[in-house]
Amino acid sequence: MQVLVSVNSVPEAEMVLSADVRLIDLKETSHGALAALDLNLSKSIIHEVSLYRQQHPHADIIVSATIGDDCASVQVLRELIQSRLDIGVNVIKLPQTIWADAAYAPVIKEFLFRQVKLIAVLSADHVSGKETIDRILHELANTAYWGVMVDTTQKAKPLTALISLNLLDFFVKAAKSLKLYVGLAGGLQLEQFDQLADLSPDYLGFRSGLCVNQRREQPLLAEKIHLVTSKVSAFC
Ligand SMILES: O=C[C@H](O)COP(=O)(O)O
Repeated sequence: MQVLVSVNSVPEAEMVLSADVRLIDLKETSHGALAALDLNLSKSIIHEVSLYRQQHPHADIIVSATIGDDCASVQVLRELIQSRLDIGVNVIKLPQTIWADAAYAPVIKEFLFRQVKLIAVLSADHVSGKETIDRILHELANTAYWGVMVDTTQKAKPLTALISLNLLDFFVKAAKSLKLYVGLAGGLQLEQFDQLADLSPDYLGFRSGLCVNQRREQPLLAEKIHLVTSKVSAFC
Protein backbone atom coordinates (compact mmCIF):
# COMPACT_ATOMS: atom_id res chain seq x y z
CA MET A 1 0.00 0.00 0.00
CA GLN A 2 1.11 3.55 -0.74
CA VAL A 3 0.21 7.00 0.44
CA LEU A 4 -0.78 9.74 -1.99
CA VAL A 5 -0.14 13.33 -0.91
CA SER A 6 -1.59 16.37 -2.68
CA VAL A 7 0.95 19.17 -3.21
CA ASN A 8 0.58 22.71 -4.55
CA SER A 9 4.19 23.95 -4.84
CA VAL A 10 7.76 22.94 -5.61
CA PRO A 11 8.84 23.10 -1.93
CA GLU A 12 5.93 20.83 -0.98
CA ALA A 13 6.91 18.41 -3.77
CA GLU A 14 10.52 18.38 -2.47
CA MET A 15 9.22 17.72 1.01
CA VAL A 16 7.11 14.71 0.03
CA LEU A 17 9.80 13.28 -2.25
CA SER A 18 12.37 13.42 0.53
CA ALA A 19 9.91 11.60 2.81
CA ASP A 20 9.60 8.78 0.23
CA VAL A 21 6.05 9.52 -0.85
CA ARG A 22 5.60 7.71 -4.14
CA LEU A 23 2.21 9.04 -5.25
CA ILE A 24 2.36 12.79 -5.78
CA ASP A 25 -0.88 14.55 -6.55
CA LEU A 26 -0.86 18.01 -8.16
CA LYS A 27 -3.77 20.00 -6.79
CA GLU A 28 -4.83 23.57 -6.09
CA THR A 29 -5.73 23.34 -2.42
CA SER A 30 -6.96 26.89 -1.77
CA HIS A 31 -10.49 26.14 -2.92
CA GLY A 32 -12.77 23.30 -3.97
CA ALA A 33 -11.95 19.63 -3.53
CA LEU A 34 -10.37 18.71 -6.87
CA ALA A 35 -9.27 22.08 -8.23
CA ALA A 36 -6.65 22.12 -11.00
CA LEU A 37 -3.20 23.43 -10.17
CA ASP A 38 -1.79 26.15 -12.44
CA LEU A 39 -0.09 24.54 -15.43
CA ASN A 40 3.23 26.39 -15.13
CA LEU A 41 3.43 25.52 -11.46
CA SER A 42 2.60 21.91 -12.31
CA LYS A 43 5.42 21.99 -14.89
CA SER A 44 7.91 23.20 -12.27
CA ILE A 45 6.87 20.40 -9.92
CA ILE A 46 7.20 17.80 -12.70
CA HIS A 47 10.70 19.16 -13.39
CA GLU A 48 11.55 18.62 -9.71
CA VAL A 49 10.17 15.07 -9.86
CA SER A 50 12.24 14.38 -13.01
CA LEU A 51 15.42 15.49 -11.22
CA TYR A 52 14.52 13.24 -8.30
CA ARG A 53 13.89 10.31 -10.67
CA GLN A 54 17.32 10.83 -12.26
CA GLN A 55 18.97 10.76 -8.83
CA HIS A 56 16.84 7.81 -7.65
CA PRO A 57 16.39 5.61 -10.73
CA HIS A 58 14.74 2.83 -8.71
CA ALA A 59 12.11 5.03 -7.12
CA ASP A 60 8.75 4.27 -8.69
CA ILE A 61 7.02 7.64 -8.56
CA ILE A 62 3.59 8.34 -10.01
CA VAL A 63 2.36 11.90 -10.52
CA SER A 64 -1.38 12.44 -10.66
CA ALA A 65 -3.27 15.67 -11.27
CA THR A 66 -6.78 16.92 -10.72
CA ILE A 67 -8.40 19.01 -13.44
CA GLY A 68 -11.15 20.80 -11.52
CA ASP A 69 -14.40 20.19 -9.66
CA ASP A 70 -16.34 20.80 -12.86
CA CYS A 71 -15.76 21.85 -16.41
CA ALA A 72 -17.03 24.46 -18.88
CA SER A 73 -17.17 22.32 -22.02
CA VAL A 74 -15.98 19.17 -23.74
CA GLN A 75 -13.23 21.11 -25.48
CA VAL A 76 -12.03 22.59 -22.18
CA LEU A 77 -11.94 19.12 -20.64
CA ARG A 78 -9.86 17.81 -23.53
CA GLU A 79 -7.39 20.68 -23.11
CA LEU A 80 -7.22 20.33 -19.32
CA ILE A 81 -6.32 16.64 -19.61
CA GLN A 82 -4.03 16.86 -22.65
CA SER A 83 -2.04 19.81 -21.30
CA ARG A 84 -1.23 17.86 -18.16
CA LEU A 85 -0.27 14.73 -20.06
CA ASP A 86 1.99 16.90 -22.24
CA ILE A 87 4.02 18.09 -19.24
CA GLY A 88 4.46 14.55 -17.90
CA VAL A 89 1.56 13.90 -15.53
CA ASN A 90 1.04 10.12 -15.34
CA VAL A 91 -2.52 9.87 -14.06
CA ILE A 92 -5.53 12.20 -14.32
CA LYS A 93 -8.21 12.28 -11.62
CA LEU A 94 -11.73 13.13 -12.80
CA PRO A 95 -14.51 14.33 -10.48
CA GLN A 96 -17.90 12.63 -10.48
CA THR A 97 -19.49 15.77 -11.98
CA ILE A 98 -17.43 15.03 -15.10
CA TRP A 99 -17.03 11.27 -15.40
CA ALA A 100 -20.71 10.65 -14.62
CA ASP A 101 -21.92 13.25 -17.13
CA ALA A 102 -22.83 11.61 -20.46
CA ALA A 103 -21.79 14.77 -22.32
CA TYR A 104 -18.15 14.08 -21.44
CA ALA A 105 -18.21 10.34 -22.13
CA PRO A 106 -16.94 10.55 -25.75
CA VAL A 107 -13.87 12.64 -24.88
CA ILE A 108 -13.11 10.49 -21.84
CA LYS A 109 -13.31 7.39 -24.05
CA GLU A 110 -10.85 8.99 -26.49
CA PHE A 111 -8.27 9.20 -23.70
CA LEU A 112 -9.06 5.72 -22.37
CA PHE A 113 -8.70 4.32 -25.90
CA ARG A 114 -5.20 5.83 -25.94
CA GLN A 115 -4.57 3.97 -22.65
CA VAL A 116 -4.29 7.17 -20.64
CA LYS A 117 -4.58 6.34 -16.94
CA LEU A 118 -7.74 7.94 -15.57
CA ILE A 119 -9.02 7.71 -12.00
CA ALA A 120 -12.74 8.23 -11.42
CA VAL A 121 -13.22 10.02 -8.10
CA LEU A 122 -16.46 9.02 -6.41
CA SER A 123 -17.89 11.66 -4.16
CA ALA A 124 -18.49 10.23 -0.68
CA ASP A 125 -22.04 11.64 -0.78
CA HIS A 126 -22.85 9.25 -3.62
CA VAL A 127 -21.41 6.11 -2.06
CA SER A 128 -24.69 4.99 -0.58
CA GLY A 129 -24.99 1.23 -0.83
CA LYS A 130 -23.41 -1.97 -2.10
CA GLU A 131 -25.64 -2.28 -5.16
CA THR A 132 -24.83 1.26 -6.30
CA ILE A 133 -21.12 0.73 -5.71
CA ASP A 134 -21.17 -2.56 -7.57
CA ARG A 135 -22.99 -1.05 -10.56
CA ILE A 136 -20.70 2.00 -10.75
CA LEU A 137 -17.51 -0.02 -10.43
CA HIS A 138 -18.56 -2.45 -13.16
CA GLU A 139 -19.36 0.48 -15.46
CA LEU A 140 -15.97 2.08 -14.77
CA ALA A 141 -14.07 -1.18 -15.26
CA ASN A 142 -15.96 -1.89 -18.48
CA THR A 143 -15.05 1.59 -19.74
CA ALA A 144 -11.38 0.79 -19.00
CA TYR A 145 -10.71 3.29 -16.22
CA TRP A 146 -7.34 2.63 -14.61
CA GLY A 147 -8.47 3.47 -11.11
CA VAL A 148 -11.17 4.59 -8.76
CA MET A 149 -11.21 6.37 -5.43
CA VAL A 150 -13.60 7.79 -2.88
CA ASP A 151 -13.03 11.36 -1.70
CA THR A 152 -15.07 13.92 0.22
CA THR A 153 -16.12 17.38 -0.92
CA GLN A 154 -16.45 18.92 2.55
CA LYS A 155 -13.31 18.43 4.62
CA ALA A 156 -14.61 19.14 8.12
CA LYS A 157 -15.23 15.44 8.77
CA PRO A 158 -13.08 12.49 7.77
CA LEU A 159 -14.28 9.94 5.24
CA THR A 160 -14.81 7.43 8.04
CA ALA A 161 -17.47 9.70 9.59
CA LEU A 162 -19.46 9.59 6.35
CA ILE A 163 -19.11 6.00 5.17
CA SER A 164 -18.99 2.87 7.32
CA LEU A 165 -15.85 0.75 7.36
CA ASN A 166 -17.99 -2.14 6.19
CA LEU A 167 -19.02 -0.25 3.05
CA LEU A 168 -15.46 1.00 2.42
CA ASP A 169 -14.25 -2.57 2.75
CA PHE A 170 -16.82 -3.64 0.16
CA PHE A 171 -15.74 -0.79 -2.13
CA VAL A 172 -12.05 -1.74 -1.94
CA LYS A 173 -12.68 -5.45 -2.46
CA ALA A 174 -15.07 -4.86 -5.36
CA ALA A 175 -12.66 -2.45 -7.07
CA LYS A 176 -9.74 -4.84 -6.66
CA SER A 177 -11.75 -7.75 -8.02
CA LEU A 178 -12.27 -5.63 -11.17
CA LYS A 179 -8.54 -4.80 -11.34
CA LEU A 180 -9.12 -1.11 -10.62
CA TYR A 181 -6.33 0.71 -8.75
CA VAL A 182 -8.22 1.78 -5.65
CA GLY A 183 -7.77 4.62 -3.19
CA LEU A 184 -9.50 6.13 -0.17
CA ALA A 185 -9.27 9.78 0.81
CA GLY A 186 -11.22 12.62 2.34
CA GLY A 187 -10.18 14.71 5.33
CA LEU A 188 -8.13 11.82 6.69
CA GLN A 189 -6.07 12.31 9.83
CA LEU A 190 -3.23 10.07 10.93
CA GLU A 191 -5.64 8.49 13.44
CA GLN A 192 -7.61 6.93 10.59
CA PHE A 193 -4.53 5.37 8.99
CA ASP A 194 -4.58 1.99 10.73
CA GLN A 195 -8.27 1.18 10.33
CA LEU A 196 -8.22 2.15 6.63
CA ALA A 197 -4.87 0.48 5.90
CA ASP A 198 -6.42 -2.73 7.25
CA LEU A 199 -8.85 -2.61 4.31
CA SER A 200 -5.80 -2.89 1.98
CA PRO A 201 -6.57 -0.22 -0.60
CA ASP A 202 -3.76 0.46 -3.08
CA TYR A 203 -3.33 3.87 -1.48
CA LEU A 204 -4.63 6.31 1.10
CA GLY A 205 -4.84 9.95 0.01
CA PHE A 206 -3.88 12.75 2.39
CA ARG A 207 -3.78 16.54 2.48
CA SER A 208 -5.72 18.20 5.31
CA GLY A 209 -4.42 15.87 8.01
CA LEU A 210 -0.79 16.64 7.11
CA CYS A 211 -1.18 20.44 7.07
CA VAL A 212 -0.79 23.24 9.58
CA ASN A 213 -3.98 23.41 11.66
CA GLN A 214 -5.25 20.43 9.64
CA ARG A 215 -6.41 22.84 6.95
CA ARG A 216 -5.66 21.82 3.37
CA GLU A 217 -5.01 25.39 2.19
CA GLN A 218 -2.20 25.65 4.76
CA PRO A 219 1.33 24.29 4.11
CA LEU A 220 2.21 20.64 4.57
CA LEU A 221 4.13 19.72 7.72
CA ALA A 222 7.30 17.69 7.14
CA GLU A 223 7.02 15.80 10.44
CA LYS A 224 3.50 14.61 9.63
CA ILE A 225 4.55 13.46 6.17
CA HIS A 226 7.39 11.46 7.70
CA LEU A 227 4.97 10.01 10.25
CA VAL A 228 2.60 8.83 7.56
CA THR A 229 5.35 7.33 5.37
CA SER A 230 6.82 5.54 8.38
CA LYS A 231 3.35 4.10 9.01
CA VAL A 232 3.29 2.89 5.39
CA SER A 233 6.70 1.23 5.81
CA ALA A 234 5.63 -0.41 9.07
CA PHE A 235 2.42 -1.64 7.46
CA CYS A 236 3.97 -3.13 4.31
O1 LIG B 1 -6.58 12.88 -2.95
C1 LIG B 1 -6.26 13.24 -1.85
C2 LIG B 1 -6.83 14.48 -1.33
O2 LIG B 1 -6.14 15.60 -1.79
C3 LIG B 1 -6.96 14.46 0.11
O3 LIG B 1 -7.24 15.74 0.56
P1 LIG B 1 -7.89 15.94 1.99
O4 LIG B 1 -7.11 15.12 2.97
O5 LIG B 1 -7.80 17.39 2.25
O6 LIG B 1 -9.30 15.45 1.86
